[in-house]
Amino acid sequence: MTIQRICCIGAGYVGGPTMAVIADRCPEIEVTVVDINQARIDAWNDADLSRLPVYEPGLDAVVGRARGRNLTFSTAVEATVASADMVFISVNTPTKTKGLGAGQASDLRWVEACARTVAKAATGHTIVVEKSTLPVRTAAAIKTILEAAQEDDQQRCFSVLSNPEFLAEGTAIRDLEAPDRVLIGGEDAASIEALAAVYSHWVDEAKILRTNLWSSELSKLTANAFLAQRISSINSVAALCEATGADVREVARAIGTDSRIGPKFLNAGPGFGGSCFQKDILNLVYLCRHFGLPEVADYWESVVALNTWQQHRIAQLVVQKLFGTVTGKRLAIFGFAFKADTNDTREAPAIRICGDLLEEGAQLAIHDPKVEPAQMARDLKQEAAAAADVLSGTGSWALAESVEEAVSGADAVLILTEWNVYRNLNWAELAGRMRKPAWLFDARAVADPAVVRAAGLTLWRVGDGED
Ligand SMILES: NC(=O)C1=CN([C@@H]2O[C@H](COP(=O)(O)OP(=O)(O)OC[C@H]3O[C@@H](n4cnc5c(N)ncnc54)[C@H](O)[C@@H]3O)[C@@H](O)[C@H]2O)C=CC1
Ligand SMILES: O=C(O)[C@H]1O[C@H](OP(=O)(O)OP(=O)(O)OC[C@H]2O[C@@H](n3ccc(=O)[nH]c3=O)[C@H](O)[C@@H]2O)[C@H](O)[C@@H](O)[C@@H]1O
Repeated sequence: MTIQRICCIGAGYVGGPTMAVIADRCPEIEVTVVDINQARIDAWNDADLSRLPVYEPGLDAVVGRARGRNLTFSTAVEATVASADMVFISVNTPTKTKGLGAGQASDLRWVEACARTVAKAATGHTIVVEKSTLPVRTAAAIKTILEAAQEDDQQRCFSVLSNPEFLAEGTAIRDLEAPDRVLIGGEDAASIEALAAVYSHWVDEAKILRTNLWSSELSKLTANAFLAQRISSINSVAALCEATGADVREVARAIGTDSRIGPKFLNAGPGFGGSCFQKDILNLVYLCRHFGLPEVADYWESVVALNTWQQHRIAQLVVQKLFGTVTGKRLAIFGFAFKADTNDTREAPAIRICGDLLEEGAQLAIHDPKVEPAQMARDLKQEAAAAADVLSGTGSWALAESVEEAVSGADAVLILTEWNVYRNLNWAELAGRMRKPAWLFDARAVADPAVVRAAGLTLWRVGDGED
């Protein structure tokens, strides 16, 4: 079975880059990415490649090569499904906000809508691939919907595969072009091999893992849970370092050189953000409770609890160090995205930390190289202030176009995202614009402590007991 036409439902952070790389590497396969969001599709079709809806280093070049050749972005969902022999489902699966499982379970309404669209529109044999991150056993629900359609029309048949995505934002293209592994779960060997043949255009055979459906679905949740758990673990140690005089970077190096532990993902910081870690762990927690494993659920839930605590802890220590009040004080926030090299702010630590500081009455001047102010307003649930009303005691925020503008008159700077531009700032010059005594709270430990101190700033660095 050779795949000739791929349809991907969902032109988001995963669907767009993933399909762009498949199209780039497999010029003989027609790849069409469809979405119900017209504005998003228009942005993917923008002649100006700097205006694609997702910012990822290298994405513009990949899209530039494939678009108009064998890569298409469209809102014609049903027509594209009808002509495809493989349909990826890459739609959003956020945490449910109400009803059964609210706050933990995944909201599967968009995935189910896709299954029903495929059931209605597909022709011939169609391989349906779960690309979204899903609770284990979702494939059973998708199969049930598709089988009902098959009974109505015997000309059609379906196979369901699980092919979770492991890319990280900011390095999506690198991760897609040279993945650690590609995971394919399924029951039908021919369909598994058809998808494996797509990836084998550029991925070594040894890196293409085949499992059963449920192992594949569960591996994705488990991978994210393990990664997030490492961050909560190192952040818990960071707090202990601050209390004892140890330095978390030294501890991370010391433990990371043990080959069983490994050096990656041991950076202490303001806690993990991003659209998936929290959502996927809460989903795992929900599943554990559902399957009667409350102790396992509690274990994983503590990873999220530690993360939330770390964010509140940082906001609180800023208040404490600034003489117990930040009301009316100007604070410069460097970085709003959940990590560097992305414009994504979903679950960004900055949201909770800025929220706490606004609650305390601070006047925030927020700088970020990529995040739009309209996004900040949505995240902070508050419009930017035209002019700071210092005496009202109510917190407000404003966008700063430059780091210089952000620090002018500020009592403190908080570095919340590890953007490269914050690594080698002229702290002597910046300190000169601040009100004294002035502080730097470096939650990402990117600034050079010696330079910061020489500039006359008092420094707090995450996990640094010496400061
Ligand atoms: N963002 C990331 O870095 C990663 C995300 N994932 C998973 O991939 C999935 C997708 O995530 P993102 O791409 O970030 O989401 P996203 O929210 O950026 O994109 C999803 C897209 O699906 C579209 N959509 C929803 N229902 C539709 C329907 N019925 N028909 C057509 N289009 C529809 C939406 O309009 C939206 O554009 C999620 O399950 C997520 O957990 C997995 C790995 C990495
Ligand atoms: O399922 C997903 O959505 C993806 O989630 C993460 O990718 P992503 O959230 O894009 O970014 P990460 O690099 O994992 O960073 C997540 C958060 O952890 C933080 N982090 C990461 C590493 C570290 O050592 N310390 C740390 O605080 C980052 O700053 C960021 O806020 C995983 O790394 C991907 O494998 C997975 O596919």
